[in-house]
Amino acid sequence: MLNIKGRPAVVVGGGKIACRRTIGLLKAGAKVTVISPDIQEQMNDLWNENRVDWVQKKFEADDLHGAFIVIAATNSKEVNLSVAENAGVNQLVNIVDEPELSTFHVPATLTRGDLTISVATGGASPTLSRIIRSELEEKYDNSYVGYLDFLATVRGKLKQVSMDESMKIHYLIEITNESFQKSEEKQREFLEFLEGI
Ligand SMILES: C[C@@]1(CC(=O)O)C2=NC(=C\c3[nH]c(c(CCC(=O)O)c3CC(=O)O)Cc3[nH]c(c(CC(=O)O)c3CCC(=O)O)/C=C3\N/C(=C\2)[C@@H](CCC(=O)O)[C@]3(C)CC(=O)O)/[C@H]1CCC(=O)O
Ligand SMILES: NC(=O)c1ccc[n+]([C@@H]2O[C@H](COP(=O)([O-])OP(=O)(O)OC[C@H]3O[C@@H](n4cnc5c(N)ncnc54)[C@H](O)[C@@H]3O)[C@@H](O)[C@H]2O)c1
Repeated sequence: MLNIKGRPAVVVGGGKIACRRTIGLLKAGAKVTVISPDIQEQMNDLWNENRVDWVQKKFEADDLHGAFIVIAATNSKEVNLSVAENAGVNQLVNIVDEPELSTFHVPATLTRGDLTISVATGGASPTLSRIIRSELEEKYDNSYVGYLDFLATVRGKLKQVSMDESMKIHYLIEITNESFQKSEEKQREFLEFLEGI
């Protein structure tokens, strides 16, 4: 997983797919500039909220200057191809209609706090990726946000206490047991137990 916090990203196109990519980039903390003669409603909201910059124009090669990540998401194959051709060798590029020209791909992703689950099919069926992601959404429900906090807290404390390494591993495995996953009470009891060590 890349850390793109604060990194500049250029999204070419202002339609539905450009907006989906932009939201993903914003969640990851990138600074997004959109290049497009027009933008759809949701993108317009992001622009009004100052969450993205929008340069209202058709794509030109210079627009990619300084970008760490480049997304080509227009409805024109020629324009998307031109974005791919003009990207530098050190820029990460995603061309939404030409996987072969992309240097990275975007999976269907589910996040629950610190938990990230991504599904990809190597381009065979993005629809299957979406369906599997939806199935996982039910199994890994919102209770995992708190559960991940619990796991991180315990791991942080175990790193600090002086205890036999094999015992630490034992506890790290123990807390991933299903009985802990859904029981906040068990999580609390375990934290109390740790405080007493
Ligand atoms: C998972 C997801 C993430 C996201 O995009 O955010 C995603 N596509 C999604 C949906 C989706 N995409 C398409 C349909 C219509 C049905 C169909 O065509 O099958 C649907 C279904 C729908 O919308 O429900 C059309 C489509 N997609 C690609 C092409 C070009 C090609 O295949 O050549 C075309 C034809 C375009 C055209 O006709 O011009 C290519 C890619 N799509 C990828 C990702 C990458 C491979 C991921 C993988 O291997 O699974 C890759 C390679 C792009 C990349 O490089 O990143 C997202 C689900 C999000 C979610 O709900 O979570
Ligand atoms: N990867 C995927 O998951 C996926 C899924 C569906 C579709 N697609 C592909 O994505 C493309 C875009 O889909 P969409 O639904 O977002 O289309 P859309 O029609 O909603 O949006 C296209 C955008 O591109 C902009 N544009 C056109 N010419 C431009 C130029 N010269 N410079 C800058 N911007 C320009 C338009 O102004 C518009 O904002 C589709 O054509 C399709 O090939 C990919």
